[in-house]
Amino acid sequence: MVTVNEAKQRIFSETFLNSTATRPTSEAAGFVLAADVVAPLSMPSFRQSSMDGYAILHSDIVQKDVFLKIAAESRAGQSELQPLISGNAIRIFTGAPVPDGATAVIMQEHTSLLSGQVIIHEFPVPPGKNVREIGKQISQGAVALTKGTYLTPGSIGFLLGMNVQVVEVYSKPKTGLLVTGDELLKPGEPLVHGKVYESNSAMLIAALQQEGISDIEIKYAKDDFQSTVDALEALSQTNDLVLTTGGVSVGDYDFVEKALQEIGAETIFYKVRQKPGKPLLFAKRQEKLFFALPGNPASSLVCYYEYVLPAIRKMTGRTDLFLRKLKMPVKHAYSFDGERDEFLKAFVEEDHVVPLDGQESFALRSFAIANAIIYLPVTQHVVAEGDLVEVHLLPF
Ligand SMILES: Nc1nc2c(c(=O)[nH]1)N[C@H]1C(S)=C(S)[C@@H](COP(=O)(O)OP(=O)(O)OC[C@H]3O[C@@H](n4cnc5c(N)ncnc54)[C@H](O)[C@@H]3O)O[C@H]1N2
Ligand code: MOO
Repeated sequence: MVTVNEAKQRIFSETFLNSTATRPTSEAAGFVLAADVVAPLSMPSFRQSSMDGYAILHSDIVQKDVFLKIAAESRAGQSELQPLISGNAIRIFTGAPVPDGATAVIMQEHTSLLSGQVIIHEFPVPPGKNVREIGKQISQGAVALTKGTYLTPGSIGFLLGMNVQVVEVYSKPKTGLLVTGDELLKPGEPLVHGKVYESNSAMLIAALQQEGISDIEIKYAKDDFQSTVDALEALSQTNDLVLTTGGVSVGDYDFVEKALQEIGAETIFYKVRQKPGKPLLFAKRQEKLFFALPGNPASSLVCYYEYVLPAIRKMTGRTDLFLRKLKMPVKHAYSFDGERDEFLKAFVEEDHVVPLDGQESFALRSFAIANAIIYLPVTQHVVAEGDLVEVHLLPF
């Protein structure tokens, strides 16, 4: 049995970056850049008006209410433009190219019109006013985003604004999921005494999808050694990461540990001093990682968030590996016996955290409404109202 911290350290020292792949930028949100992106063009690539109004020469505006002749128009998207000469103004719109010779744009609200002329009510006008200069945002050849950047919707918009159509990113692990248990019913099957509906696979898939993993291969094994071995071997052939649920405890029909040994996976640790999730097993065969999650649904999900998710994040190039950590006062007293650290399903309110009712490892009712996990090390087994506790925010 290892401690929570030892388990995390062992996982990280055995987990490496995944391979990289080229991806269309439009489908790269949630991935991490595996190489710098250099700006192929300047942004903006031409002098651009930031207002609807009049392009002028700022030095023409020597006092309030100067009259200028409206010589032409510049609309967004216009590529042919005559230059501006002193004494003239060019009607211009937001995003349109500023003509050569113009040094400022006056908002139309600060002007009025009289017999084909525009009167500029603003004075003085600094050069560059309402003009976005070439490269103001980024210059051609500069590093636009560095390797290691987590791509957000904002990043996608920024990159496609420079016509960067593909990016090099760390691939998400191909993930296999083995569901074990003779007692499991498929959704929709009639309820039979002694059986339970299989829900861990959909729960884990939903959690994996939040990390952008959609390439998931599922297999089901009966509680027998050979079918567990065969399913594990098959999944490990085609996947980088294999998760199993159930069958990892010490009962006569728990075969996952032995089956992992049989296929030649090396156990890195088995059993963690924690509640729930004690029987968690982590194993490795070459670069492939195996997490055997306990069958109890709440144990399975806690182990996913605390161990599997950080490993996935490390494989995919992220640097923020763990659930976001906070220290918060607890709303009411809580205590526990025993010698295991505890992870409690919890709900973060504005300025405190509430441990929810129903902390047993079979019970998901609390998890169903939780937005956080409280981590209580065994040294903190009595918590009074208002004491600070470590909170791990669930990803939403
Ligand atoms: N003698 C001991 N017994 C147990 C120990 C121990 O140390 N000594 N540890 C307990 C702990 S802690 C846990 S956690 C469980 C883990 O057991 P398994 O991983 O072998 O899980 P199963 O026995 O297969 O299932 C447990 C429970 O969860 C239900 N289950 C399983 N799979 C699913 C699924 N896909 N969807 C929904 N529910 C599922 C299953 O029906 C059981 O009720 O072991 C304790 N025992
Ligand atoms: O550790 Mo188990 O997950 O308590 O029920």
